[in-house]
Amino acid sequence: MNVMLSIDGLEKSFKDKKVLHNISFEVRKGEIMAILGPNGAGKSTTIRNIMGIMYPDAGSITFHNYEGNEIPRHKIGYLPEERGLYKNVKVMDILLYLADLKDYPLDKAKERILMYLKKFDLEGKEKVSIEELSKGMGQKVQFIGSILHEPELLILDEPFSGLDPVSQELFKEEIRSLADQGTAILLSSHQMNLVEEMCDRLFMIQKGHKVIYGTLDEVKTEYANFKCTINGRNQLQDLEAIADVERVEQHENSATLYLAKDVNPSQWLKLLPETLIINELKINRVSLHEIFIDIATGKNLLQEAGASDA
Ligand SMILES: Nc1ncnc2c1ncn2[C@@H]1O[C@H](COP(=O)(O)OP(=O)(O)OP(=O)(O)O)[C@@H](O)[C@H]1O
Repeated sequence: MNVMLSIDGLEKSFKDKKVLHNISFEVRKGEIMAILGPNGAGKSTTIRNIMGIMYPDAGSITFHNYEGNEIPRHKIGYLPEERGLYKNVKVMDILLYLADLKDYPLDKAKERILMYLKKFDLEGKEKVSIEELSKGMGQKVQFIGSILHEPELLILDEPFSGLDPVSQELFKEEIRSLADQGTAILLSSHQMNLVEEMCDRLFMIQKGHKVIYGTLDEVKTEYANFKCTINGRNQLQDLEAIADVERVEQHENSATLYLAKDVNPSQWLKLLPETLIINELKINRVSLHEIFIDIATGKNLLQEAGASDA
């Protein structure tokens, strides 16, 4: 375990409104760590404190062994939530400018820019000005700007918003490959399916408080109960009467049975009545999306738990 970024006891208020309460987590070399939470939870505020755009009221931010203003920010890549590059500048010029800001050698930067433009289907666009690009193309250029100087830590605030599925896939592959090469990645996203596919660990924040922190497997084992989907025309009351069924969602000829925590699926399957009509049956854990909605809508009592401390 090689910790690259460590956040410890972060507190932040705007006027008299406290928006971050004792936030602590770390990001390790070669991992994708997701920071998740409903709108207004405090994700961007956390990220802006890490980037030195604002300063915490209490707590520490350590990158390698550097703290606060000592942090060598040229070793960090950052894609902010608010998009936008200078409009009337050519793609190559803006990217070289960003590389220069990070003290990255310009000849090497130029090579990497051309390589990335090709990779992101923007080959030949180096002389086009930013204002002539579509929104998605602009976002690709901004993403290239955040990774071009080979940062050790990459912070991506909502990188997938506004991208079509093909571009999402390109970003996803690139982010995974950067992590495989050792980059530490902190990713904020509302697209739970993508987070579930990509991240190694996650930190979930709600109203400025930690609600979950752990590896994806730990979070699923701890919070994602099993659900059983049955294809077959059955009576709702028969399904609801099955042991350990907490809730049933029925649609025409299929039903999803949400099971109680700690149910052992192999034992539970033996309890199914013989009269049940089953054309198809599958058992999965509920998705990260469902866990997120439970927490965000307050159905879940995890707030008190503080979850695992991976
Ligand atoms: N500059 C600011 N001045 C006052 N309040 C702010 C400021 N920036 C953020 N806030 C408040 O802090 C809280 C957290 O906001 P933040 O932008 O960190 O949330 P978020 O989790 O990134 O949300 P979203 O998913 O909507 O981007 C919100 O209540 C927001 O109104």
